[in-house]
Amino acid sequence: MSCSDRWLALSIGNSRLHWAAFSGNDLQQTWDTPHLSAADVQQLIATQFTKSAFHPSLHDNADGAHMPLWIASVVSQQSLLWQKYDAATFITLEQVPLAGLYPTLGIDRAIAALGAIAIVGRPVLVIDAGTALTFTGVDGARLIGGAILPGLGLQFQTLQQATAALPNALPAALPASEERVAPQLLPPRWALNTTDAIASGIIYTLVAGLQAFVNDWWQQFPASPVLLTGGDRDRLYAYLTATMPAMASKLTVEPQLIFWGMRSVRGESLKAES
Ligand SMILES: Nc1ncnc2c1ncn2[C@@H]1O[C@H](COP(=O)(O)OP(=O)(O)OP(=O)(O)O)[C@@H](O)[C@H]1O
Ligand SMILES: CC(C)(CO)[C@@H](O)C(=O)NCCC(=O)O
Ligand SMILES: [K+]
Repeated sequence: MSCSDRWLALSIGNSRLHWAAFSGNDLQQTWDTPHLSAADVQQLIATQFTKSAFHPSLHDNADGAHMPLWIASVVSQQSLLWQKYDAATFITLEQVPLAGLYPTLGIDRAIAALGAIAIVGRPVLVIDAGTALTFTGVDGARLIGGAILPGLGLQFQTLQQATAALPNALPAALPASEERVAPQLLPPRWALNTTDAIASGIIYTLVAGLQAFVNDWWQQFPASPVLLTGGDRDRLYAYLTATMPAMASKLTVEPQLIFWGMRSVRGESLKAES
C-alpha cells in the first residue's frame, strides 16, 4: 500500500469522536478524542493531522496530499467544523444501500448496520451501547426497524441530575481483562443502600429489556447474529454474562462496526467513480 491509500474515518458521536486510520481496506489504528473546537480542527487541517500529539501513527504523513477524511456524524455542530476541508467526505443516508431507511434515521445506526452485514451477513441485529442505546435490525437489504433509549451512562446521569438526594452511582469500569467474567460487579437486585439500589434498578431493567428485544428478534429471525458495539459494550456484556449467560454466549461484541460500515461505503463510492 502506498501512502496515498491512507485515509481516516471519523465517527462523530454525542459523547466523543471515534477515529480510525486505514490503509486501503486495512484498519490500522483506532482511537477516541473529545469533541474538537474550531481552532483544533483548523490546526489539524493545517498540519495534516501530524502535529499536536494528535495520533502517533499519523506523524509520518508527509507526502503533501491532503489526507482523505470520511465523516459520519450525528452531531451537526461538530461536522460543520470540517466543511472547509477539501478532502472530507460527509456520509449521508443516500450512500447507504439499504431500503426502508426513514429520513431522520441516525447515520451511525445505518452505517453500523452496513458494517454488521459486511462481517456476518443478514439478517442481523445491532445493539449500539453508546450515549444512546439503540437497536437496529436489518434483513435482506431492508431496515426492519429498531429502538432508541438512554444509554447506560445517561441513565445514571439523568437520575442523579433530576433528583436532589441521589448520587451518580455508575459503577466504576473494571479493567478490560476482568470485565467479561465479573459477576461481582452486579449489585444485589434487592439492594440495601442507595448506590446499589440505583445500579440494581438501571442494570436489571436494562438487561431485561435487552433480553426482550433480542428474543423478539430471534422469533422473527431465528439464529440471526446479534452484535454489540459502542462505548458501553464491555460493561453491558459483563452484565449480560452475569445475569443471562446462555443469551450472552450467543451475542458477539464487535467494537469496530461503524468503521467496517464506513469502509463499505467508501468502497462502493470508489467503485462507482471508476
Ligand atoms: N473514555 C470514555 N469517554 C466517554 N465515554 C466512555 C469512555 N469509556 C467508556 N465510555 C462509555 O461510553 C458511552 C458512550 O459511548 P460511545 O462513546 O460509543 O458514544 P458516542 O459514540 O459518543 O455516542 P452516540 O451514542 O451518539 O454514538 C458512555 O455511556 C460511557 O459510559
Ligand atoms: C440515536 C443516536 C443519538 C445514537 O447515536 C443517533 O443515531 C441519532 O441521533 N439518531 C436519530 C434518530 C433515529 O435514529 O431515529
Ligand atoms: K454510536
